[in-house]
Amino acid sequence: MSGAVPTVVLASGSRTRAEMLERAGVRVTLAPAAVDEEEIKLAARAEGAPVEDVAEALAELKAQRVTRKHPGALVIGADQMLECEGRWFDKPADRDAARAQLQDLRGKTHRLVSCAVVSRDGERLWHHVDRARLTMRPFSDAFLDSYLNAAGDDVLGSVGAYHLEGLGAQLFHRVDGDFFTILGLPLLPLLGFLRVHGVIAE
Ligand SMILES: Nc1nc2c(ncn2[C@H]2C[C@H](O)[C@@H](COP(=O)(O)OP(=O)(O)OP(=O)(O)O)O2)c(=O)[nH]1
Repeated sequence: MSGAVPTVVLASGSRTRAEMLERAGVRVTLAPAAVDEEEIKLAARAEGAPVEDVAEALAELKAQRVTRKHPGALVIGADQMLECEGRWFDKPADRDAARAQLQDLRGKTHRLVSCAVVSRDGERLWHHVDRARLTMRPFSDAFLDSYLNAAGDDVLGSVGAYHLEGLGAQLFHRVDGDFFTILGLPLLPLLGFLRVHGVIAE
């Protein structure tokens, strides 16, 4: 293997994902992929596809879309889906949508499915899907409004309208699964792949 460390590109607009990788010691070039997720989700929904397949398809599409512009680089695409009792939830458009979404999720268990795909020069080299189960407390509307006031618009960029590592922790009764998967990336398996490819030390 040549001595040069491969360039790693993150095909994501997610600050959470960029920070996760940077804090874990992986230097990445940011190159968000312009993908119309809505159209793909609607088609997959119509076909009755499981959320795991949708997350994988979207992560792969983002990685493939960006590899063309970054020859030779390891390009990471990622996606996260939230499913609760058969319903799929997306990042809320605004505070009112976040409020309604959290009212739908409270007192129930939802699943987060996070997928990462790595492509190079248009070829998919690796992928990993991981799941987590999160049970929310049946909190009151008064609590919910105080949470939204304190959490602010930051949580609108998150599929569940919460940051588990922040005030979002107060929403939960129980969480089962990998912390990083919940934040949006199966980071530990991804670091294993990056070690094999000489990006970080074995
Ligand atoms: N900080 C934080 N972020 C979270 C948490 N749960 C989910 N997220 C974020 C990670 C992702 O940015 C977002 C998941 O939505 P997507 O997979 O559609 O990614 P996003 O649209 O942000 O970026 P991308 O599609 O990759 O360009 O939610 C959490 O507990 N904490």
